[in-house]
Amino acid sequence: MFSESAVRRPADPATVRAAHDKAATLVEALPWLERFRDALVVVKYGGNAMTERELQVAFAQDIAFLRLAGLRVVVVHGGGPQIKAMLTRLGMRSEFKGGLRVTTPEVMDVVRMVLTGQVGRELVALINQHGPMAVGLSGEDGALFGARRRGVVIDGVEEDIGLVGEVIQVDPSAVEDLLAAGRVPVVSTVAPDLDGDGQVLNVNADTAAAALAVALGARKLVILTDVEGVYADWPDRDSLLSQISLSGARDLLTRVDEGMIPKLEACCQAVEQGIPQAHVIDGRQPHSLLLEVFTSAGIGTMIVPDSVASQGVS
Ligand SMILES: Nc1ncnc2c1ncn2[C@@H]1O[C@H](COP(=O)(O)OP(=O)(O)O)[C@@H](O)[C@H]1O
Ligand SMILES: CC(=O)N[C@@H](CCC(=O)OP(=O)(O)O)C(=O)O
Repeated sequence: MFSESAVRRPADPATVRAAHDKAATLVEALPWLERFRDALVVVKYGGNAMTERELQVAFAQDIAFLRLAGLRVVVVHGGGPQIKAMLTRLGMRSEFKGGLRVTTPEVMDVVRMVLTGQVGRELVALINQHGPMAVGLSGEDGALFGARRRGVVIDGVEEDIGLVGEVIQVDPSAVEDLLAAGRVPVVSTVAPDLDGDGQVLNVNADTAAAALAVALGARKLVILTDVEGVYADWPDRDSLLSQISLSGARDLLTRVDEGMIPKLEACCQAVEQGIPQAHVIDGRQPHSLLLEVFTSAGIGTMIVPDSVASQGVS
């Protein structure tokens, strides 16, 4: 005699239909799971797409999913809005020039504290709710990044923007060790100045993610942002590009402004230096990362080498 609780009642038709839909979704992912098993993907997470709790939780789920599906995932995070919030709390101001924060020594202290001590920690904790996979490190750890100070050119004139650097050297061994151990490295983009005496520099997270993707020989670079992708004629909403060649992206770079400059520049650098695909996707959409990797829906903008673009390959 079976107890009442052990008896399985037939599911109602709506439940069965929902289960079939779920199975269909999983099956749709199968070719992508096969294609990307073991693939190394560098994901830049940051900006305004990381300010809402719901989006942060969904992003952490996506990272855990990718890892458990067999991909090797590296997260490089920004935190511009969080830096701004902390500066405001401390009664400090900072301005942007050419998409980069003008960084005084006092601002640099806040940038380092917020990126490595706050944003990175919170992201690691969220991902690790799905298992002990995430390990945080900064560009200072294991000499991951070496940087050099840079300025910006505005109307043809080079301007000093303080303690801002560009990555000129990457030693990816610390990240590779973590990947080999099955971990998800979560990287904050503060980097030692190779010309300075222990000075650290503020490095834009988009371009740092590109440099790391190149050093690791990643299969793709994915940059999450707060728009649907790259627009040919911003802010004309009908001009969203689904795919663009490297030379097309380089040409467009002269016409995009502020926040999109470092993202498009990062994608160009990555593809120029051998990364097969770089993507700019909408981080405001929950699970946009999963959609990008595992569906044929084709979201956001993909930047590919000219040879691939001319074949019309998607
Ligand atoms: N051609 C373009 N396509 C898309 N966005 C553009 C373009 N030109 C400028 N932008 C601006 O760049 C912004 C993305 O940069 P930013 O706000 O700094 O991103 P995030 O907060 O994700 O770091 C968009 O919200 C948009 O205002
Ligand atoms: C030099 C420079 O601008 N550094 C950035 C670093 C953080 C970052 O890149 O954050 P998002 O990706 O969220 O924009 C900054 O200070 O805001």
